[in-house]
Amino acid sequence: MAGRSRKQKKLRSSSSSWSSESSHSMNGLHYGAKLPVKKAKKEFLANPIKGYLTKDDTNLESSSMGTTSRKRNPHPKNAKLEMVKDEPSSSEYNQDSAVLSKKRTTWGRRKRAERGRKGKENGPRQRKATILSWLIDRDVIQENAEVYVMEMETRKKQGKIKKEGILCSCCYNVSTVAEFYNHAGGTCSKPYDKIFIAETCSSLLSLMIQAWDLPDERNFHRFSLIETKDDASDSYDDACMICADGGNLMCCDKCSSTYHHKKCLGMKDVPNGSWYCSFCVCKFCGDPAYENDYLLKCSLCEKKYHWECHLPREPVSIDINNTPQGTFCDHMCNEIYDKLERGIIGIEHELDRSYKWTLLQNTDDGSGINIEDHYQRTMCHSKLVVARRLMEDCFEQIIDRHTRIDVIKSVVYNCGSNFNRVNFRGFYTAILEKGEEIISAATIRIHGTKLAEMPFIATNKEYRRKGMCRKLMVAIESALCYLKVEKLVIPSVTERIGTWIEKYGFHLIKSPLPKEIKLHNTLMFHDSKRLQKDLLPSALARRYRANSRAKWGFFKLVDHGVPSEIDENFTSRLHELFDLPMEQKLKGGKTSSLPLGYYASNPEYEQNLPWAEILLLLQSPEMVVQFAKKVYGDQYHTFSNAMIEYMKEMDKLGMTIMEMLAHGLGLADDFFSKNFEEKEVTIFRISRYPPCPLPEKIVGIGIHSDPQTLTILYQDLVGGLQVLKDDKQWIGVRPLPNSFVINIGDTLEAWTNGRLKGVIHRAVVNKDKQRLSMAYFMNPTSSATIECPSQLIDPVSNPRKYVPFTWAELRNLLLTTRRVRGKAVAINKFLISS
Ligand SMILES: O=C(O)CCC(=O)C(=O)O
Ligand SMILES: [Fe+2]
Repeated sequence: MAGRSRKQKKLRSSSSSWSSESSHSMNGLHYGAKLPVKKAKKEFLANPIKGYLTKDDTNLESSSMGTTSRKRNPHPKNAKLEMVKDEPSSSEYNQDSAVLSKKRTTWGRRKRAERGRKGKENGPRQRKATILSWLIDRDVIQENAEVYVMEMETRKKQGKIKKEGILCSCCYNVSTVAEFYNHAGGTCSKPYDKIFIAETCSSLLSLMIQAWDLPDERNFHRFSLIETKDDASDSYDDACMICADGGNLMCCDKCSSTYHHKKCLGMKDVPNGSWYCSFCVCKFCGDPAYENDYLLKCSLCEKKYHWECHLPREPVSIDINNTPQGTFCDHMCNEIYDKLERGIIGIEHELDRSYKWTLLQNTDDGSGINIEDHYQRTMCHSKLVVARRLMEDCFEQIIDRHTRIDVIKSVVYNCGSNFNRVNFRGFYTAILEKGEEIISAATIRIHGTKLAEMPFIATNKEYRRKGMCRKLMVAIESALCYLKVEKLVIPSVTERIGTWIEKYGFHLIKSPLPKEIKLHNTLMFHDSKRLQKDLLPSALARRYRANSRAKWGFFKLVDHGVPSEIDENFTSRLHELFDLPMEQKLKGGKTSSLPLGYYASNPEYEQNLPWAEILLLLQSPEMVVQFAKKVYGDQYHTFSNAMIEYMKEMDKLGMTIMEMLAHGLGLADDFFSKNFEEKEVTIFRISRYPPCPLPEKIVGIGIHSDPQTLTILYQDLVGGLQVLKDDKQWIGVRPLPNSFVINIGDTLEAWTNGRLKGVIHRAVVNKDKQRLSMAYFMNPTSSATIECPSQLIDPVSNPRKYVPFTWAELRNLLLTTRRVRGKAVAINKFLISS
C-alpha cells in the first residue's frame, strides 16, 4: 500500500468478487487464493450461491427467489469514496438474509436454484431430529442394533435402536431413550449412560462422544483462522461489518474490518489520522492498545477494554477461593454470564404439553460457557449436532464468499475467528424439543444488556404452522428478559418483514443506526433489513414516553408478547357464545344475588340505551368454569380453557405494563405491580355490540372513565372506541391488528398525582357490523394503599392532590356514588381540597 495517500490507504473498494486478490487460508480452505478469474468462476459455480429458507409457521416461509445483481468493480484501487452511492451491492455472504428466506443471485443458475428449492420443500422428508437418528446416519450405531439397560450391575429391559427411539422387546412400543430407561425401572437422570449396545457393550453416551469426535465433525468446531499470506496484496475484508455490503469501505488501521463510513457509521468524512474500529479500542476510553499495553476482552460481549479504565468504574473484590471464569467489561456482562452458566446453558426447561427448551453451546475449545458435568456437556454437544442438521435441512448452505466459512455450522458451533465479521464466538443455539425430538432451533448471541441478536430460526418441516416457532420465540424472549437484555435484533428479507412486525412485534430499525448496532458485531446479510424488538419494560417505557397520545390517558401497545393465537382462539369462542340462542346464554345470566355473568344491556351509563351484550366475570378460573358449565354443560372445557388462558396472559401483560409505567416515572419497577395480589377480584368485561339501526342515537357504552388503575382493552378491527380530547373533542381510536389499547384509570391518576391521566371514553356502534371488545380492568389488592410517592410531588407545580386511601375504600364508594360527565365522583372524596 506504500505510496498511497492517507485517505486512499483507508479506503478499500470491494467488489462483489468471489475471485479475490489476496490469499488467505482457513482450515485448509483458501481464502481468496490468487485464482485466475475463469478458474475462480468455475470453483464458484461448483459451490453455487444458494438460497436458503426455512418454511416456518405463521407465514414465515419462503416465497419466490429474488435476484441480486453483482458486478465486479473493474477498478477497485482507483475507486473514489463518492462512488459508494452508485456501487452495486455486493454481498459478503452468498445469501441474503439471516432469517427465513431463500434467494439467489444472478450468478447462479436459476434452474438449479429452483430445483434446489423444490428439493428442500417437496423433497424427501426431513431427517428425524434425534440423537439416535444422528448416530445411525453417522454409522456409529446400526439401526435395529440390540440394546439393554444396565442398572445396579444387572441387565434389565432389552430393545432395538430406531431413529425415533427404542423399540421395547417386551411391549413393542417405540419410546424415547428416557422413557425406555424409566420403563426398565431406571432411576437416575442419565439414561444415555445406562443403555448399552448388546454387541459392543458401549453405552450410548460413549458413542455420542465418539460421533462428536469424528474427524469430519470435529473439523466444524474449530476456530476459523484466516491467514494472510506474505504476498497478500490486501488483507482487508470485502464487506462492511455493519451492513455486509461491499462498495468503498473504510479500513481499520489495526484489524481486517471495513465499514461504510458515511452510510453505516454516520461519519461525514474519512478521518485524517489513524482510525480504529470498535473492536480495536477500549470500550471505555476509546483508545487502542499502544505498544506497551494490551486490551482485555470481555468473555460475554467480546468488547475490549483497558484494565485501568475498567477499574475505577467497577470496584472488584477478589475471592481467592473462587477464581473467576472469565473477564468481564462490567458487572452486567458478568451477571448475564453467571446466570447462563448456573441456570440456563445445557439445562432443559419444561414448557407446556411435554415441550421443553434448552440453550446449547459448544464448550469444546474453551470458548463457550463451562459445563462441568460430563453427561450434560455430552448431551449439549450431541443436541447441537442435531440442531445443526435440522438447520441444514431447513436452509441451504451459506458459504461466506471471502473466507469460505460455512456460516450456519460456524454459528451453531460458535466458532471464533480472527476475522471479526466471521467471528461467531458467543453464539448459543436454543432448541425446542418434544420428547427427544428437536422441533425448532434458533441461534442467538448476547452483546451485554443492550442487545441480543437472532440470525437464524428454523422449524422441522413436519411441525410447521403449528405455533412451534412462536413457542421457541416466547422461551427465548423470556430468557432474555430474565437476563435483562433490552433488545433483540434480527435480519430479515423484505418479504418477511410484515410477518415479523405483525405477528412477532418487531419494528424496522431506521437510520441512523442505534449505537449498539454500530458497536457490536451482529450477523447481517447484504439485502436484508434489520428489525428489532424491545424486550424489557424499560425499553417499552421509553416508547411509551415517546408516544404523544400518552398524555391523553391511553396508548396502543403493539410489542406486547401475547401470542395472537391466544386472542384469536378466545374471540372465536366468544362469538360462538354470543351466537347461542338467548335461552342458553341466560343459563349463565347474571342474577340479583350474583351480578356477574351474561346480560344483554347495560343501564349504568347516562340516558342513551347501551347497545351491547355483555359477559362480566372475574379473573377466577373457578368462576369461569362455573359459568361455562351452566351454559355448556359437560362441554364446558373449550370455552373455559380459552378464557382462562387469555386471562392469564392479561395478568402477565398487566404486570409488565405496571412495571413499565413505574420505570418510566422513575419509580422502582415493582412500585405498582407488587400491589396486585388478589387476582381473583380482577374484573373482565366482554362486550359484543350488535349492528345498530340508529347508530347516531345510541351508544355501545356511554361516556365514562375506568375507575381502576388501568384497562387492557382488546378491540376487533371494526372500530368504535372514542376518547375525549381536551374535554371537548371525541377522537376515534383506530384499531390496529394484534394490539391492545391501554386506558389509564382514575386510581392510577390519583396514585401518580395526575402525572398519568385517566381517560374519558365511550364506544359508538356501527350500522352494519357487530363489534367485539374485551376490557380487563386491573384492580389492586383491597388493602393496597393508594398514595403518590413523594418523588412525583412538587410542592409548587404539582402539590399533593389526594389523601392516601385503600382500593377497598374507593371500591365501596363506587358502588354507592354516581358519575358526572363520565367521571366517578367517588374518587373526589379523597381530593385534599374536599
Ligand atoms: O368497547 C369498548 O371499546 C370500550 C369498553 C369500555 O370502555 C369498558 O368496558 O369499560
Ligand atoms: Fe371503559
